[in-house]
Amino acid sequence: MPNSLKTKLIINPAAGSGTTARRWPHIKRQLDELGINYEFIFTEAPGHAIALAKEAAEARFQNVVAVGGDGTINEVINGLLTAALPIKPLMPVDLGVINTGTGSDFVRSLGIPRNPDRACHHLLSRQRLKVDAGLIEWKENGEAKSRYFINAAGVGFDAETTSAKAKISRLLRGPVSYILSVGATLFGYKNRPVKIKCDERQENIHRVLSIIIANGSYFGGGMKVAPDAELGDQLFDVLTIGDIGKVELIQAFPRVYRGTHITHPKVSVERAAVITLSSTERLLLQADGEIIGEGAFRLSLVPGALNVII
Ligand SMILES: Nc1ncnc2c1ncn2[C@@H]1O[C@H](COP(=O)(O)OP(=O)(O)OP(=O)(O)O)[C@@H](O)[C@H]1O
Repeated sequence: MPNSLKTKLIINPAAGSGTTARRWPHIKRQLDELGINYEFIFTEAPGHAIALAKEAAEARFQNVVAVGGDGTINEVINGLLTAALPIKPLMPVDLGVINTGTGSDFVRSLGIPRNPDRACHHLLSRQRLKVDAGLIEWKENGEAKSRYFINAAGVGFDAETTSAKAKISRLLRGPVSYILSVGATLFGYKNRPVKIKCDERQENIHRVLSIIIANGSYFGGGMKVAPDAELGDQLFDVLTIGDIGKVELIQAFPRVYRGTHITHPKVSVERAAVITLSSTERLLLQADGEIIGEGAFRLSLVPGALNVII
């Protein structure tokens, strides 16, 4: 019998450099004290939250809550948006977040608490925001693939850093792994030509450091990369960071945390709902801090795809 009033929590014990499993008993006590009617389940491996969120939506849980970081949220929204629900495109499920991640860019963009205790109280909020999602489509060995994202996707330096971080994190966790991956990428990375088309505008080739397709404004663990991006405005902010040298990049880097980098002469921002990206060189794409794949990509906006508890 479906229980339309219940909340399902999907917990990634590995999020927050493995600290989420340890923090769970405390979070659980908070939820119990608040009288929240919930069930919970732990993920067992990367990708598992997709299947769990899909099952929860199909079982008619009213709220599905990601307990983890940006990667967990990404998996949960992929489950919700691929669930077989009879009244599509209306999403009858509300997404909640108890952030235990390290980067926390989606919750920063959304403006909901980063602190897990405050996030538990926040689940009682009656306010919802219709948030757009992004759909990424590409081909892998001739096979069509797709994946949703909610906060930001990018090609170039950020994707290469994400890839380096995934490798370094096998040996070392926490902020040190992030600093090392930026350093390693900075050392070996060369700006590359990327062909980009935004909506019906003319296709252009630019030599770039990165192109970031932002739905939310924060990115890379607290950088205000697209200061004017709004999660529900039905457009992406497309940030092109052009052919910038390494010294110039290091000098301009602090500006990204204040959001003042967008006035830099080699940075441009435009708004669009459909973007295609390709390159004659290796083009890796990251979305919500996870590596998606390599190749040519089409990213399209799905307006108001998710109801988020705010
Ligand atoms: N049970 C599990 N064991 C190991 N890894 C898991 C498990 N469940 C999910 N994962 C993976 O853990 C990774 C990290 O999760 P997540 O991004 O939520 O945490 P984080 O990296 O600490 O946070 P943030 O991205 O906000 O910095 C994701 O790639 C996810 O697929």
